[in-house]
Amino acid sequence: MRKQVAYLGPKGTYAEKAAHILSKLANFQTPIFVPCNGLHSVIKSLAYNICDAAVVPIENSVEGGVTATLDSLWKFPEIFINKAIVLPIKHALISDGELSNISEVLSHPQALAQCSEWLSENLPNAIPLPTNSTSEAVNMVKGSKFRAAIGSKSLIQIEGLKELAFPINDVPGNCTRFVLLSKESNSNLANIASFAFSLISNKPGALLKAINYIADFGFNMSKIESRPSKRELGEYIIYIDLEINNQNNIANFLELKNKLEPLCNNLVDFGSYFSKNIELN
Ligand SMILES: O=C(O)C(=O)Cc1ccccc1
Repeated sequence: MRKQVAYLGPKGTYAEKAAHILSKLANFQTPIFVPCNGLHSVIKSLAYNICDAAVVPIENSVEGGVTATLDSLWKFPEIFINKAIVLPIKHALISDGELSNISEVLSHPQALAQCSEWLSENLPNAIPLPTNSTSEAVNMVKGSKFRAAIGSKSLIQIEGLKELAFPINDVPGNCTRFVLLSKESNSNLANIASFAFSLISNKPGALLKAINYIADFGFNMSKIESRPSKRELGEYIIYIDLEINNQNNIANFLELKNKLEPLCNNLVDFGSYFSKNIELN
């Protein structure tokens, strides 16, 4: 059966590019790509079985964790990460007008943040306006001489607009990890295991005890970050990525999880999966 893959649309987003690459890596045969108009609706379309899979950004090299994705993985424990890619992100400034006339810059909040230094140096008086996605921003600047959008160069051809500047991201190595989510967990080939937990006790050394177990098993931790539990001020969920390799394999990870579980109110395993770095030309 053809898989329905939800992604942040409309067409032309970085997420769409990621959805195509990830569906190919997952061997989906002629998938149906379903554009959604916000990260929450992408995840809901999988959670409520409207789609079979969803592609979302989870982490950016400059801006850090994508909170809507992290919160959703905790909220919907039946959703698993199946695959990941790290996509280079190079932004262009796109418009119908001239640089000197631009007074408003539209884009996805991540893109605005990733270009904030460039904007303050080159368009110090322009007002940043957040949109649901980069391609939505490009659609909204069509026909305007004073609005510009930040998005991928490929949007220029689609929309017939002009490139005013490229690249405009503040950090040359700017990249985002996108994940393919579904309701099935796969653990065949993996180089990352991702999970999150909330601790039972809020006392000195509680987190250290959990981290010590990870160290005792010899796992290399490639990410640790916390998000508010949203139940009580000062109560946190800890998100962790571990490197999976020959020495520290999935069987070891399952053992580690058994050790950690008694320390936790809740522990959600997001899955073990392979993450691949993609080079674009
Ligand atoms: O709006 C898009 O094109 C997205 O895919 C979200 C996004 C925006 C900026 C960097 C990475 C992902």
